[in-house]
Amino acid sequence: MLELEAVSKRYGSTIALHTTDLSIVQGWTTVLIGPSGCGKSTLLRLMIGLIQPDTGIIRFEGASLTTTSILAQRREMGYVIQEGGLFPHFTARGNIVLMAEHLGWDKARIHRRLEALVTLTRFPSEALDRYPIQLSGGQRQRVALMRALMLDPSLLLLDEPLGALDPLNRYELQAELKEVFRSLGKTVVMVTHDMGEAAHFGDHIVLLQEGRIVQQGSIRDLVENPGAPFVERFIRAQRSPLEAYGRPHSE
Ligand SMILES: Nc1ncnc2c1ncn2[C@@H]1O[C@H](COP(=O)(O)OP(=O)(O)OP(=O)(O)O)[C@@H](O)[C@H]1O
Repeated sequence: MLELEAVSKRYGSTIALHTTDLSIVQGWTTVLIGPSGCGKSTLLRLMIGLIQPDTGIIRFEGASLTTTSILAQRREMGYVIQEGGLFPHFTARGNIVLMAEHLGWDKARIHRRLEALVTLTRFPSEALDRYPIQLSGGQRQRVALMRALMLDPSLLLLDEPLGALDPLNRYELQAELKEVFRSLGKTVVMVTHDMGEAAHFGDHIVLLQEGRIVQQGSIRDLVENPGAPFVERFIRAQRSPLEAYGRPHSE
């Protein structure tokens, strides 16, 4: 569905992404994970054409992303940026329907789509006329997701979509979102720095370090056959509250 071939990106003297090949498989959720600054967001921004690679080629459904084709191709991609990125001066409804209105959808079609999304994401419809600041963090994330899904894109790109949530809300939304992806059969690329979240969502996990892919595969591959000491260290660097209680994780 999405192919990166020998793609690299630098900002001045900083190499954000070394020469990288990556395939995003249709219908799978691929998780990009790694420490802060390892190039996850850069990779996602390259995929949606917000930034251009210095070298290499990116193909979406067989056609390369170019500055002339990107606007049409982007309509097939839904994007949620870190912290949701909602427009503060538009209501929840205004944020969600913006692109559909811009493309000239008629009112009935917009209404039908909005109803379907509200049901899908379990968003309280009475909150649609509130501004982002009047919504909880979890509701804002649902609005950002509805906006990304509005045009029914074939690919969803999510940059830490649950990063700003408290643990309980995050836990609940993780379960709901996974069900949404499963029921829609979407191809998803998600950035996180949380290994538990990566394991929850990822059919395929891509672990990055300093602008390079260190290892990719299922969570089982990464746990059972770590390809480098960093992989093992990264997987183990998750603290369970039970640890301080003197119990092993598995109890
Ligand atoms: N617009 C920019 N100008 C200069 N340097 C940048 C820019 N965007 C990213 N970088 C640098 O490129 C590297 C990769 O950044 P990127 O945002 O892709 O990392 P990340 O893995 O998404 O980090 P985080 O988890 O903290 O969001 C970092 O060293 C960052 O400082």
